[in-house]
Amino acid sequence: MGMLEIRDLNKSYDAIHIINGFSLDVTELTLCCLVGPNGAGKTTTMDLITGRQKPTSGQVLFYGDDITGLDEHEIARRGIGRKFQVPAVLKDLSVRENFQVAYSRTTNPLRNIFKFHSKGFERKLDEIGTLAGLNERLDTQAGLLSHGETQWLEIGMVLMQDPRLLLMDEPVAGMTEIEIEKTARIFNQLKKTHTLIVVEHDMGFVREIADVVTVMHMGSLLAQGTISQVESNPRVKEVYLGNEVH
Ligand SMILES: Nc1ncnc2c1ncn2[C@@H]1O[C@H](COP(=O)(O)OP(=O)(O)OP(=O)(O)O)[C@@H](O)[C@H]1O
Repeated sequence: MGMLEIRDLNKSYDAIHIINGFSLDVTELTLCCLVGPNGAGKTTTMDLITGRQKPTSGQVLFYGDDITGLDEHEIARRGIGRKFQVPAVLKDLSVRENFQVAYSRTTNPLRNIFKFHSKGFERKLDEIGTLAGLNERLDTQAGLLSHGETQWLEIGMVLMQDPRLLLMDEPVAGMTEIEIEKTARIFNQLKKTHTLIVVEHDMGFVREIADVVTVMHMGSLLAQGTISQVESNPRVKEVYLGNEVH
């Protein structure tokens, strides 16, 4: 059974069909990259999974439960976390304080009782700080971090809430090559314990991290498979300019 099952999803605005009968199964502990040309419907699909937008029809199942059309907060509570492309870190606070804020926003009611004064927080801070490569930067003001570090902080903040499924919107946009390499290492570590859906245009990065690549075009599934299967698919080549996946 897929951890996440998207069945025949549709989203229209008046007569404009943005998502057209899109279906997808995501298996637990895999990393699925969602790619496709601009306007293919990737962000809208993420919005429909997380409850930011409601579908016109179709279903989203999470561990077999129908979560279609639930509130964003309820979907987050069930264990679906999302990192947006635009930074949401609090620039005046330190890295540690940002982690505390994320931890205190947790949807786990038991943890809310103890807040972050618990050993639980320190343990989690150590674990996530190590994963995100920020353990040396905990006392640094978030506004002073590099672009890459800011993105890793954000990923860490989402992880503070213990999601089982993580959705990432273009995580390496604007990063240097070195930062992209480090992000690939973080994701390859992360997928040992989490299931991920990553929307990404950088195919070099996709090649480094993806177990499965799903290609969307005009709101529908165009192709799915390993990176090499997808890249050699003539239909995929056709929708990307220059007959090449960029
Ligand atoms: N609220 C809306 N009303 C009307 N059309 C919309 C709305 N939101 C998105 N669209 C349209 O839906 C289509 C899909 O947009 P979406 O942002 O999901 O694509 P995308 O694959 O994420 O693109 P990109 O790679 O450029 O981010 C686009 O043509 C967009 O203009």
